[in-house]
Amino acid sequence: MPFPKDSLYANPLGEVGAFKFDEAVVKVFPDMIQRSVPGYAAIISAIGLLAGRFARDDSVCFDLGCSLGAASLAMRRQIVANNCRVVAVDCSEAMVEQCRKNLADSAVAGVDVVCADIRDIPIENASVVVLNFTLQFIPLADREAFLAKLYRGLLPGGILILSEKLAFDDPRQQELQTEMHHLFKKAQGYSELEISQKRSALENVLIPEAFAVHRQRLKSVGFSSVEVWFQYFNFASMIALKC
Ligand SMILES: Nc1ncnc2c1ncn2[C@@H]1O[C@H](C[S@+](CC[C@H]([NH3+])C(=O)[O-])CC(=O)[O-])[C@@H](O)[C@H]1O
Ligand SMILES: O=C(O)C(=O)Cc1ccccc1
Repeated sequence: MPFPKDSLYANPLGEVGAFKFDEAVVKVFPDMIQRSVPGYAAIISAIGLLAGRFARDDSVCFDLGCSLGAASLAMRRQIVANNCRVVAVDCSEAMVEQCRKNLADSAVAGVDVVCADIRDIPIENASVVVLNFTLQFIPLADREAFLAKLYRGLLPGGILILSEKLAFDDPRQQELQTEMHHLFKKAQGYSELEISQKRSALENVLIPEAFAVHRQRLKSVGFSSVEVWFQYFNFASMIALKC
């Protein structure tokens, strides 16, 4: 059965409320993320391949802000290490409930789904940590302390895969990349009204930063190497390595 189509912003809303990961979003989320994030499917596949390469015996792979568990499933399918758990965490009860159902339906074993704020959970004994479009929803003031905790929880030789919507310092680049993202959404079937109402809903909720800011902060919490491995307009995925 195809996924239900996202039409949450198709009709004029008197007032556009702040974006929330509630039941209504959960129902259409696979369609919404696929048609809104350029390169999403390619990133999910690559997360699986990277987990296959980096997951270690007797360690944990974390999928933080897991939504419906797409990255956890991709990892689980590629991990060959022994006694390696995947722990998927999200603070939206609606997401977690549907994520558990999806995993049960997929008959993939070995993923623990936890409903919690990723700022509050212990991160320990990790060989792989995935933040696939999640850090952008964490308040700016909390990002450094959270990443420092994440770094401490990674084993030597561990990897962080960080995917984010990016901002650009150069206003011309910012304008162009935003316009290209909107053209991408139009080509995916979203109307101007849908695009503009969703943009309002995401204001002050999804806060993008420039790659230079991400790199600097990742280095300052301890990562020895930070690179972009994928970018499609203003959406990028980075690899940060711990020595
Ligand atoms: N503090 C928090 N603690 C836990 N979860 C959080 C927090 N803040 C936001 N979330 C959760 O982070 C997820 C972000 S979506 C991730 C896609 C997924 N990674 C995917 O690969 O499909 C990205 C997007 O929709 O743009 C939502 O499920 C939030 O509930
Ligand atoms: O839709 C957008 O404009 C985005 O920036 C991506 C997105 C995708 C799914 C939920 C929230 C944001």
